[in-house]
Amino acid sequence: MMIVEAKDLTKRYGDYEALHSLSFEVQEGSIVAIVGPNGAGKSTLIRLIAGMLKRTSGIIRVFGKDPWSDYEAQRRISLVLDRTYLPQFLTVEEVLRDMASKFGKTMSDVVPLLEEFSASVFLKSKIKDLSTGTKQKIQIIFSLIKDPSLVLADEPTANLDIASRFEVYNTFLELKERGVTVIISSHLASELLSISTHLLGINGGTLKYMNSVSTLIRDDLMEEFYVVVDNVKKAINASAGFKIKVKGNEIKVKGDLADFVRALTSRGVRILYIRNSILEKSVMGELGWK
Ligand SMILES: Nc1ncnc2c1ncn2[C@@H]1O[C@H](COP(=O)(O)OP(=O)(O)OP(=O)(O)O)[C@@H](O)[C@H]1O
Repeated sequence: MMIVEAKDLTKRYGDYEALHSLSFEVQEGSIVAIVGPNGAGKSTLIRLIAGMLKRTSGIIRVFGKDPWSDYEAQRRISLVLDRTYLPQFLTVEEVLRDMASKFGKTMSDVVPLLEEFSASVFLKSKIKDLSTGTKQKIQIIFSLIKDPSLVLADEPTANLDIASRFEVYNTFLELKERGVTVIISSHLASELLSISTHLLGINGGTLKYMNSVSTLIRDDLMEEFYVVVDNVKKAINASAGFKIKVKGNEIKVKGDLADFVRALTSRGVRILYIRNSILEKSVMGELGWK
C-alpha cells in the first residue's frame, strides 16, 4: 500500500525555491532515509509530509489525503524532532499519562509500550535526569501513544553519541516490526544504511536518488563498514567473534554493524566515525555530495 505520494512537489519560501518538483512514493512498512548535506531541503520535505508546511505547487498525499488540510491524515502521523520538547521537570510517567489522556487512553495502554522498548525502568525518572539517548527514545515512545501509521523523524540523532544513535536506530527497527512506516532525515547516511529499506537522496532541493537500499549496494559488500576508534588495542580485544581487518585506527568489519558497535562501546571503546566505502562511492557520487 502506498503511504506517501509526491508528484512535482515544489516548496518556495518567498522567492527562494527550497524544493524543486520532487516525485516519489513510499510504500507501507518501509524505513526511508532522507539523506543530503546541510540545506538540501530535508527538513522542508519532512514538514511538507507532516502537514506542517503548505506546498507551493505539485501534489503531496499521505494515506491518499493532503496532509496540510486533512485531519484524518494528520491523526495517523507522528513527528519526532532533533531535540526533546518534553517538559524537563516532569517524570516520564507524568508526561506519558498526560499524553495518553489526550488520546483517550490510560497508563495501562502505555506501560506495554515502555516494556516493549525496554524503558520501564525510567518511569519514575524526571526527563531532565535522562541521558540524551534515553530522552529521544522516550520521545519516540511518546509519539507512539496516538498509534500512528507513519512516524517522521527529522534528524532524530543529532547531538547524540554513537551508542545512543544506535539505540535510537534500533527503536526505529522495532517500529517497523510493529508495521509502522518510518521516514528519517539525517546527514549520517552510512549509519542509516544499516536500518533503512530505502534511500531518498536530495541535494540543493532536487531529488537525486530514490531506490531500495538493496539495489544500491552489491550484496557481497553491503555489510562492510569502516569504524574509526580511539583505542585500537581495546577495540581488537572487544572484537572477538567479528571478522575484522585493522589499518591504522580504522577497523574494517563485515557483519551486523549495530552488534559490533555494542560490543565496542560496552568495552569502553569510543567510536569516532563510521563509514561505508561502497555507500560513499555510489550514493554520495550520485548526490554530487563530497
Ligand atoms: N522559513 C524559511 N524561510 C526561508 N528559507 C528557508 C526557510 N526554511 C528553510 N529555508 C531554506 O531552505 C533550504 C532548505 O532548508 P532545510 O532546512 O529544509 O534543509 P535541510 O536539508 O534540513 O538542512 P539542515 O540539515 O541544515 O537542517 C535552505 O537553503 C534553507 O536556508
